[in-house]
Amino acid sequence: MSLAPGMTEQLSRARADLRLGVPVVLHDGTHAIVAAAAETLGKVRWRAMQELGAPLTLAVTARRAATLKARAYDGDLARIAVPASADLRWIAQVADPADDLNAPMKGPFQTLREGDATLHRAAIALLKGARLLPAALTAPVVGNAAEFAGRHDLISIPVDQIDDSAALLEKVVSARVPLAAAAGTRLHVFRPEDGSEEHYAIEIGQPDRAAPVLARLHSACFTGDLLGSLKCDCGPQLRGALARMGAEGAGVLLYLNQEGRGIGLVNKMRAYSLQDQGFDTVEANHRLGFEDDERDFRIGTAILKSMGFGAVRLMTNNPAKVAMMEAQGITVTERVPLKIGENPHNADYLATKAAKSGHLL
Ligand SMILES: Nc1nc2c(ncn2[C@@H]2O[C@H](COP(=O)(O)OP(=O)(O)OP(=O)(O)O)[C@@H](O)[C@H]2O)c(=O)[nH]1
Ligand SMILES: [Zn+2]
Repeated sequence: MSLAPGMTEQLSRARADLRLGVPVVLHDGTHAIVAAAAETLGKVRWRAMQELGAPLTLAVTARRAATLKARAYDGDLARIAVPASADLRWIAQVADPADDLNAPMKGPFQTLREGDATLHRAAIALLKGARLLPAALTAPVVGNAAEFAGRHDLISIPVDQIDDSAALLEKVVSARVPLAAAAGTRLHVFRPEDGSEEHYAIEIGQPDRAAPVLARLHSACFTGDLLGSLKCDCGPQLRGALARMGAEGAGVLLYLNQEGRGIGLVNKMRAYSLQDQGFDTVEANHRLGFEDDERDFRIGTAILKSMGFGAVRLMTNNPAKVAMMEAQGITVTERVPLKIGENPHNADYLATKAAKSGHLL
């Protein structure tokens, strides 16, 4: 028995530290790096990183590297050597595409070829999990990593012990919430053990667990769901799905807090700002350093299974969602199209989703 945090808890702490602007140490038994989020890096930590006297690198994803015309020798990421002349503004401009069009002449960049990028890859994964821009300022730790982390009071993560299994979810509470769409509705709240955001299951009527349930995996969209934004179709899809379940008398809608296809609201707004500059929804994600879809669909299937559902009639226009559900062991007996909410403001968005992300029109 131990009161000490386990690996999942340590990772959650590391994400919180990165959001605060505090660096973390990542090690694999042989090598170690200290990594800070480019986005939250302040003057004091920037100086302290420089004073380590080790060569600094800015690790970015291959997506961001492509925009920067930097060679990604590590496949999915690039380790950009930070030049001696770099300042905090340089770091911000490489990490954040906000100014790409105003200041197109960045670089040329020297990226590292030698050595292993496993620790940098772990840093990028932590940043994505923290919903920060995926760009990490790193320095190698010379000497004993545990001693270094202890001296600076930093969280130290053994990356070879990170496993990629989905976070376990615990049902915290259920209660009756009569909806306009269906009076007989219960809301269940699920809490991931990794300290990330809670997710909700909205159970309409009393669906038969032995038959395929009418289901929707809805990804949070603050702008569409709450504000009635016309830039997407999320609000009408949410209300349309609940209305259909209400009309059929049974269904389950999972409201998954994976805002902005898993990049978080701040990054989604960065993507919107790039869309204001003329980039489409997919290009905007890539310029920021993200894939077009960063959601983890294992969350949705885990919740369905824990509620006793094994088969669904899935309301979606996205065939990739169907494939992912099947891959996670939920049978999709039918894809129920959810074509609702098209307007002049989102026509291009929906066309891009059809052309680039395989959505069915
Ligand atoms: N990153 C990013 N996310 C967006 C954008 N517009 C909407 N979203 C998010 O996209 C998610 C909805 O995903 P969609 O791609 O519209 O649809 P889907 O869930 O893949 O497919 P359907 O089941 O057919 O709705 C929500 O989390 C929204 O917040 C955008 O321009 N950029
Ligand atoms: Zn939306």
